[in-house]
Amino acid sequence: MTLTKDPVFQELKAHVESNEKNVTILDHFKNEPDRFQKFSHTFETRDGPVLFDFSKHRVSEKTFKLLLKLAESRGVEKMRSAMFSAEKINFTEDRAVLHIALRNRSNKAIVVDGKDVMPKVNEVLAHIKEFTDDVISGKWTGYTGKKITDVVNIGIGGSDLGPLMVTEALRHYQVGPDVHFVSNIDGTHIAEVTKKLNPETTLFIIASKTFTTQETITNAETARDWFLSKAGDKSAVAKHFVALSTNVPKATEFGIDPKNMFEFWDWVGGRYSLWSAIGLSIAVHIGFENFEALLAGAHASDEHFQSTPLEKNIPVIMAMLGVLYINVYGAETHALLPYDQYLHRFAAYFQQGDMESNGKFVTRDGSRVDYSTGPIVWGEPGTNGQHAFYQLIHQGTRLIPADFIAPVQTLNPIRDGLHHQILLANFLAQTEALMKGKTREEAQAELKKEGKDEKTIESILPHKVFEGNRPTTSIVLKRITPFTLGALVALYEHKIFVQGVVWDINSYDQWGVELGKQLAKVIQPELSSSSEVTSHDPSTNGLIKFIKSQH
Ligand SMILES: O=P(O)(O)OC[C@H]1O[C@](O)(CO)[C@@H](O)[C@@H]1O
Repeated sequence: MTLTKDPVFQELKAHVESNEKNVTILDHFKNEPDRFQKFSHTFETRDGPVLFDFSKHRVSEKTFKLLLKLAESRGVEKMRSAMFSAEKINFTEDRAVLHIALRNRSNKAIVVDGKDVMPKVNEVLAHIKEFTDDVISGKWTGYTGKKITDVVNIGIGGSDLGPLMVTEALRHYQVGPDVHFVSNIDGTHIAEVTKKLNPETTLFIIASKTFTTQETITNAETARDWFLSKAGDKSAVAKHFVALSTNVPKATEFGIDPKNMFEFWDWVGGRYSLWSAIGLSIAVHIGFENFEALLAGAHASDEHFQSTPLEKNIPVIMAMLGVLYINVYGAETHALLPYDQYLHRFAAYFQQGDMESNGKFVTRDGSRVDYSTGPIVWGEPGTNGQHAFYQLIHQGTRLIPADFIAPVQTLNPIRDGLHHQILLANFLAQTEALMKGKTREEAQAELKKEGKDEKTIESILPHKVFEGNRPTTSIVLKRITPFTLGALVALYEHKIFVQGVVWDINSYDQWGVELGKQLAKVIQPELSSSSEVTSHDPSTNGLIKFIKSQH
């Protein structure tokens, strides 16, 4: 049954339309003195609690109950069991969805096609540990016997964004070499990165699930040429190139020594792969112990998601609030706003995580949906965002639900914590301002106090009003650590899963990125041929003609 035909969805919609559209979040607080306690949840971790405050949402107790009822009626629990028991829920690719196995610290068997995957998972983890320890200690050396100082991860999409986001987020915990990332096919990316590097002390990690991705293979070949142009000797390649892939034959063909391959499996989706061998650059940068802590944090979230009743289940609540705004209120985007510079790639990471997962217009049975699915995910770290796009969140015409993420303790308490205090004050002020707004009367009183005359007040007053009632979730961590980051990322992954179930879509394939790739393969030779190209639409033909005329 599609979402819009589900009687529980219809009940929710009717309830919100007749009872809630004129009630503000502030009204809810006035009516419920214990609202904060009721709508906030603490996720306990070994590195301190993480508080999720859901009280600043357009949700009464009744709406909340209906959202949970909807989660039940859409079969969230059944699909959750299907995922955790390794059913092939990614049916368009005939694959299980098992990133949870990669961080399964309980080591309980997870059986795919009659075989427990855990021994292989543990084997690769042991290989990662051995390699990481050797690189960090200096036992692994380059072709001239020097210690590795720089690691370059060459990958794109899920084979880039996860390691990039995590190594940035956990930079404070660095114990190994510096890491760099090359993803874009634009030669500028690899040219600028290699410019500063010494081939004798640089290690390239070629990260590609399929090992066929054009950008990654081209960048890897360019890196090998760059390396050989300095090192000269082909036998030196083995000490400077390793591969992370599900495609061992292709990686071998590229020339990677099988000893230096780190395998993963087709049941690891690209955008869920940072927990797999794809996380090698993370482990090398922050050490294996910290990488394990990241996995352990994610595992804690998996357990929470699997065993917590829906009304206290954090990813379920996050997901259902999103469904409320997207499908009842018509919100089109969701902002991720970390008040932590280390998390500056968090929104970029979940742009792929969320949009490649839930940017789908057909249901699992192939019919076109008549409701919106995945939101546009975006964001920048606070306070930079405040000085860029918050104007629109406060006074624009669109409803933009936003998650604010902030650590209580900074990892850089410079000037006696002054910077962090200002940062936290801004985080708190923004969520308060978005909810409360500023009434006409309040704005008028302020203008009077400033001594403005009546005429001026009249003309500028409408511009000073904030409607408020803008919903936010506040996520407050004690501190950003490998464990708390792992936990946070996994909670978001499960939020995406729940929404996919509610919308009845397959969150784990990505056919939508294929068409452009196919057409690029046709166009590339046309750009170098001398004959005029006429086989496309007039716009594309015209663009090709212009590009060729300017070479
Ligand atoms: O790891 P690979 O196979 O090189 O793929 C990279 C990325 O390309 C995609 O398949 C889509 O472009 C992503 O899902 C994936 O993360």
